[in-house]
Amino acid sequence: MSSAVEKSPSKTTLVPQAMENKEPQEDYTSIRGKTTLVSPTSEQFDLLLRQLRERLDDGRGETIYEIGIGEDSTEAGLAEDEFEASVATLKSLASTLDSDCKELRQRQLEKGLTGQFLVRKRLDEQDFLEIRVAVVGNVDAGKSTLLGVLTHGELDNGRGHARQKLFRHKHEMESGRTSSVGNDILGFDSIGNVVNKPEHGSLDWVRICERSAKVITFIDLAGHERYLKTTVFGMTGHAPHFGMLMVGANAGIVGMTKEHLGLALALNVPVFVVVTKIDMCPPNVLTDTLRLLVKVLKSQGCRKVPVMVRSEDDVVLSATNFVSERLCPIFQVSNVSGENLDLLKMFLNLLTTRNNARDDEPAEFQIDDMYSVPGVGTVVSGTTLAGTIRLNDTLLLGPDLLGHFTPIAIKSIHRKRMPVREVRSGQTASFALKKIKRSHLRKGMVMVAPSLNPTACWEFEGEILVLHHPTTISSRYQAMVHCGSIRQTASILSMNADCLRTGDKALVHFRFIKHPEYLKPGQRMVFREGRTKAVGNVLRLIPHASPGAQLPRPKPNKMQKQQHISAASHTPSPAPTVSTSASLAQNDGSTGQFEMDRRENTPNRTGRKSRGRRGGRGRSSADRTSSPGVKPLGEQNAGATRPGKA
Ligand SMILES: Nc1nc2c(ncn2[C@@H]2O[C@H](COP(=O)(O)OP(=O)(O)OP(=O)(O)O)[C@@H](O)[C@H]2O)c(=O)[nH]1
Repeated sequence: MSSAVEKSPSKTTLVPQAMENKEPQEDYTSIRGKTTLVSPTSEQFDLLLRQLRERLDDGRGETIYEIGIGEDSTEAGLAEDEFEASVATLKSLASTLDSDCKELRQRQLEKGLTGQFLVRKRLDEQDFLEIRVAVVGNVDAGKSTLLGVLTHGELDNGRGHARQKLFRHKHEMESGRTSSVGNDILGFDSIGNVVNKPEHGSLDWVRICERSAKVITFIDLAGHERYLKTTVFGMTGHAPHFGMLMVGANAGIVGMTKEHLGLALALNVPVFVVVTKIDMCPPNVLTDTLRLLVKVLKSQGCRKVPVMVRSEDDVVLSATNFVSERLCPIFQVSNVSGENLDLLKMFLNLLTTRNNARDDEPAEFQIDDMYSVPGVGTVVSGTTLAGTIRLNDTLLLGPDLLGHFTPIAIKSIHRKRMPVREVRSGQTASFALKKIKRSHLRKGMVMVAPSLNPTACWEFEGEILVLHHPTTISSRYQAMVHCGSIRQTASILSMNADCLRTGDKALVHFRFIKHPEYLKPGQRMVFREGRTKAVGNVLRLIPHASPGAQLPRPKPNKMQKQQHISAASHTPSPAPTVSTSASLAQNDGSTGQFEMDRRENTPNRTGRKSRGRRGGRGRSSADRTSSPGVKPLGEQNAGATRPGKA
């Protein structure tokens, strides 16, 4: 009579997606009764064990298990002693699989007790489940404050105390506004306790990761319209699993709130809403804000099912059903009084990734930032989209400005500043790269397995829907294409309509204006200029379109000029090429320097750039770690990368 969650009344929604797509490998009919866990035979115990192992694998190390629900939900419920015996069996199953078991909720039904339990693997020190949450919302909604409160465990004073811990730039400290993409982490152990313990006001990421079975990475995005480009990049380039939309209770749905919500919807990122400042908001204003919020969420454009989360029961229900994407849990919190923050933490602890593991596929890593770290060299950070990348693997890095890919050996890997030996699909990481200058890298480049034979493309066809444009879009219109971590202006060469207005859909032939990019059909894209926005998918890559074939080319910069000169002597054709064969020959740790050697005389702008944006949070965190007394900021600056560490 115990039953897996998939046998519960809300069966379909509680099953991890990965499971839905799989053929059942075992016949579990003999363990479907609601009392199976009370006193299972040894065969039943083995089957239960196998079933639990499968579910843990599907959930990447965790699952929610329901006790006391049989095949017939009207019969659900166990007597108290049966329930206790079932819990004991579940605990023994879990510990056999090196997992912990934590009760989430118990319900008294007509026929007795039922319960839901979180079973989570005790991962080793080097491993943890990773969930990325993009934090969006209008300026002053309390985004940085909430993250400060959650990650540092100290309440705010209502005057910006908590957010001070997170700001990365002097101007952010002064203005109180976030301008860059920031990362903050919140670790949970195998029974769901928060492990973040600030020491002298700052967090030691390595210790958090070592003690965590699950780490939530918050991608803190700017709320001000001026930084919309950075916010869009955060949503596309940092591959968030979920979006946390913040709304100030007193201000309501203002400014960029709808813009950010629309962006998350367009990118198919499931959203939950956190309404802050309930401590200082008059009840009638709060009611109005919530009413409008629910209206917006239910509207034609969103089609969400809003759920007010007021109790632990609501948390479990909404977290387990959140995979459905349509559900939109709403939390009402105060960063000053701490009200309902426990519910939000519990919810975050239960979030599970929706993506199937792609660990066995050829490796693909998208670069979203790069740093120059004294004593280490160039460090790139980003997300592993597929495959498993191990120390000393050789990958192809590119495309460069000419569309070439260069072999590069992985000399060290960091996850959240922690040295590790490998990184798997879905995980973010930083790699130290040898003999390559930061100025030769850019966001949007990838590192992929040589077996993928990567090619770069200048032109592609996309299917887009115009979400907003004040007038009309026609051929030769130029705007920024965001696709993964690619961020480059593209021009419309042609389309299957004369012009496009808000709400129109079209097949569009795009061309990048500066250099070719690594794209894949099916990728989600945003085409944007200011608030003008279209979203869609990359449908088809148009191969062999050569640089400058059809449009006036912008004046090349110094580096491009140099590449063209060297390309003339090295490359027979102007079409994008892949230097795969050459690259593989370089599997000797020389990290593919030949491409870079051509540009050896390129002035090194590294120092200047690394003091720019986030990278530009002054120095990268590794720089900081190397200066005593200055603490590292921002995730990937994992810069933490130090020689000899990994
Ligand atoms: N009373 C009260 N004040 C809050 C609460 N949350 C945030 N604040 C205050 O609201 C102000 C703005 O908060 P921020 O965290 O900077 O807002 P933000 O959304 O990160 O703003 P940007 O970074 O510019 O996008 C600060 O002064 C906070 O102290 C809350 O729950 N209650």
